[in-house]
Amino acid sequence: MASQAAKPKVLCIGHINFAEKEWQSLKDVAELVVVQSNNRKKFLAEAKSGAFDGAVAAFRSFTSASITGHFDSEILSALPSTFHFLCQNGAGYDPIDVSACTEAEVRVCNVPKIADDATGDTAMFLMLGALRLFNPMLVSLREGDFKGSSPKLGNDPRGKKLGILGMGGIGRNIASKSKAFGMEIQYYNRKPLSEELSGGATYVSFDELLATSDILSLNLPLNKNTRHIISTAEFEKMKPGIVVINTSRGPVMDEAALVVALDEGKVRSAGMDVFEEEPKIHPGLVSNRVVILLPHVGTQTLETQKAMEVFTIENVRRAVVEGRLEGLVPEQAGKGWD
Ligand SMILES: NC(=O)c1ccc[n+]([C@@H]2O[C@H](COP(=O)([O-])OP(=O)(O)OC[C@H]3O[C@@H](n4cnc5c(N)ncnc54)[C@H](O)[C@@H]3O)[C@@H](O)[C@H]2O)c1
Repeated sequence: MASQAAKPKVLCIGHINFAEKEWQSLKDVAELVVVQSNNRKKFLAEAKSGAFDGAVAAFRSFTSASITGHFDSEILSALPSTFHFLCQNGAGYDPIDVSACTEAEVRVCNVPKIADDATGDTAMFLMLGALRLFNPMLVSLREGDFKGSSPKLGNDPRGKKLGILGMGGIGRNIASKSKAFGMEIQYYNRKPLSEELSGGATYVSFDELLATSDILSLNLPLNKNTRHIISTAEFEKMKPGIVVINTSRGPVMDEAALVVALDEGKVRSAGMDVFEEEPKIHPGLVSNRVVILLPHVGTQTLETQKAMEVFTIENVRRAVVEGRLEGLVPEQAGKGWD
C-alpha cells in the first residue's frame, strides 16, 4: 500500500480507444487519472480541486482540444509543478503552445513516422481522385446518372511534376509512392535534404515549386510561419490548371482564396482532408463537385490508430521511468531534453 501511494500520477486527457490494455499496464509505475471534465472551465476547476496533484505526465488525445482548448499557459499554470511531460497522440501538435510548454519546463512529444503511411495513402487517394476528376463521377453514379451528363476527362499521374511543400515524414512517403506512378518529384522545405533522404527528388525554391508543379501537395506543420502560406498571391504564381492536395492542416491554405482559384479555373481540382475551421467547410468547396473532400481521416486505420496510442502511452511510461521522451518536438531540440 505504501509503494502504491508513492507512485506519481499520470493523466489521460481525452479517450484511449485501442490501447486500453497498454494504458492500464502503466499501473505498474503510476497512478492513472482519467480527466473527467468535458470543457476548459471544468478542466481548470478539476485541476484546482487537487485531482491532478502529483501528476508528472499526460497522454493527450488528438480530440482533447474540446476539453482543454488550446494547451496554453493558462492550462499549464493550472497543472501542478510536478508536471513535466506532455505526450501528444498525433503527428500534428498545433493545439499545443510549445513555447509556453518550454517556458514551463514541460517537454512535448508528438507521434512522428507512425502516421506517415496512412496519411501518405490518403494523399495518394486524393491526388488520383482529383487528377482523374473522379468525384463528379462518384456523385452522379449515385444520383442515377451513370457516367454523368458531360463527364470531363482527367489526367494521368505519369509524367506529371509533383511539388511537395514540406518534405518531412509524410512528404517523403508521398514522394516515394508517387514515383511508382511515374511522377517527377520536386520539393521545397526549410532546408534541402540529404541525398539519401530526398530519394532523388529535386530541391527548388518556393516560387519555382509554385510556378512549375502540376500537382502541389501541402505537408507542412501548422504554426505562425505556415498559416496561409498558400493564399491569393501564391495561387497567382501557380501553373494554370494545377491540382492542389492538402493533408496537413486546413489553415496552411487560405480556403476562400482556393475557392476563388477553383472558380477562376486557375486550380483545376483539389483534394482535401483538412479544413480551416473543422468541422465547418467553405460552402464553395462543398458545392464544387470537382473537389474531393474527406473529413480529416488521414490516420484513421485500425493499425495506425492503435500504433499511435501505444507509442504515446510508451512515452508516458518513459517519462515516469526514465524522465525522458522519444520524439521530442523539433522546437525543443537542443535543450538537452532528449
Ligand atoms: N490529415 C491527417 O490526418 C494528418 C495526419 C498526420 C499529420 N498531419 C499533418 O501533417 C503535418 C506534417 O506531418 P509530418 O509528420 O510529415 O511532419 P514532419 O515534421 O516530419 O515534416 C514537416 C516538414 O515541413 C517542413 N517545414 C516546416 N515549416 C516549413 C516552412 N515554413 N517552409 C517549408 N518547410 C517547412 C519541415 O522542415 C519538415 O521537413 C503535421 O504537422 C500534421 O499537421 C495530418
